Amino acid sequence: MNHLVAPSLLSANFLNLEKDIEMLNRSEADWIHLDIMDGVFVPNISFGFPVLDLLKERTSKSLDVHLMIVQPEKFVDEIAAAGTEYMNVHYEACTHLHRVVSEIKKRGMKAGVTLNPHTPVLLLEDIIRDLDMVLLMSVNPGFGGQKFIEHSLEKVKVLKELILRKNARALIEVDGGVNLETGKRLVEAGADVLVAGNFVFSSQDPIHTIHQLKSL
Ligand SMILES: O=C(CO)[C@H](O)[C@H](O)COP(=O)(O)O
Repeated sequence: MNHLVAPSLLSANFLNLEKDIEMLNRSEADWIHLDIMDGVFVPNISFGFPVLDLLKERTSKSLDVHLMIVQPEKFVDEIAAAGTEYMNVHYEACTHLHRVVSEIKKRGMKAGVTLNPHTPVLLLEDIIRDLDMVLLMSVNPGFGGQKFIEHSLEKVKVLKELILRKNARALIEVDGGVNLETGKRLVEAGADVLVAGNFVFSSQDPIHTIHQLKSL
């Protein structure tokens, strides 16, 4: 399959979100990636349900929600009600991960599990067949515009092997420090979905930048 591109709204202009959403609608972006932070699981607070709810009214792109919060299971209903397609929870935030994944799927969403840079991919061995996506963080979560962690490439390869070995169907998404150079290497290593925030929104021509990421 050709890889997908999911621009991260975290780097958009919050004073004129509508303009950036319209830009994404006109672009080749496959999904819109939404980073929800609680100031506890990560040292930052971003945006919450009011933004998520409004977004669905303004776009037909699939919403890919990345919850950087403790106890994400508390919000499965709200995330589903916002029309989310992919709900990603952190491995490090879930004591009963299998239960959380089941609750996500019960509401008709696709379930993703996110791994911090230090968390080994092979910890997913016993749950990989239940997942629709694994989101590998290639920066420490909490902030846009950070430098790509090189070891993430090795993690993509190990995850790809695990998925093939277990005959699983999970997509591999990578988030953090993605640009044309890191994006190309990630796709070559086996990434299915590239998330890009700063690289898209700080460029002169975000529509063209998204096209370039799609064309890798
Ligand atoms: O999850 C995130 C931060 O926790 C962002 O999605 C990620 O960092 C993307 O930002 P950038 O492309 O600017 O590195």
